[in-house]
Amino acid sequence: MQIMNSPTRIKFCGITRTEDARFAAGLGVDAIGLVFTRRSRRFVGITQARTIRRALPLFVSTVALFMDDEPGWIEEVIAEVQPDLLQFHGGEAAGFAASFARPYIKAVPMASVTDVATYASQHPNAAGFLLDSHTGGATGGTGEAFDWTRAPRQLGRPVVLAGGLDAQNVAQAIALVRPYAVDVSSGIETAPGIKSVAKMRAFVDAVRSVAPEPTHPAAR
Ligand SMILES: O=C(O)c1ccccc1N[C@@H]1O[C@H](COP(=O)(O)O)[C@@H](O)[C@H]1O
Repeated sequence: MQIMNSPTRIKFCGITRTEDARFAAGLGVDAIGLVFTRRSRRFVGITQARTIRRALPLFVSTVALFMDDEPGWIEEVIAEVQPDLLQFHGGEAAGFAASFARPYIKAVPMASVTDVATYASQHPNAAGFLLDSHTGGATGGTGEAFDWTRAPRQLGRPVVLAGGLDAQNVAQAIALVRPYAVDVSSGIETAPGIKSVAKMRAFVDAVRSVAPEPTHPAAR
């Protein structure tokens, strides 16, 4: 008997509109990301973030994204928005990231990190690692992909694949990397922070077109 792994989870990042959050939830997306770093073109303030969060049904997670932000701001967002998970996208040290007593995922800048396992060992409390391109000093959410052959297949903790994914390339990326989840922002947009219904649907369809990898019971 073949045991199948779970299907690839999906996170839509950079949600700024309630209608996009609702549509994503209706597609069965597992998590949405709200960007709280003010340098981003997808920044959402607390009031809008709370409205979006309240519009989500049970079991759809909210991820709060920060990039080298002040601890006071992070604490305010946690208190006011109550995100399920934090995402640290900058050079945050392990002690800093863990100090907020919330599970967090750490972005790995694949443009500069050559050894993902060593990078991961420096964040022993991270719940998972999000591999992103981080090219040319840009803030993230740039729509640029990195060389997926550099992604580890086994890290001991969940790998979230990000960076330049869209409906056209995500199936190939999943087949190669077999990540726990995929994360997309630009690839489902018509403009920064404005998601497209057609692109969101096409992305989810493309992810679901990839059959989960069969696993031998002894390998579980
Ligand atoms: O989305 C942003 O504006 C953003 C700002 C600062 C740091 C990270 C950001 N987004 C993250 O970048 C990845 C890749 O985005 P894309 O699909 O290539 O546009 C995305 O998963 C977000 O988590």
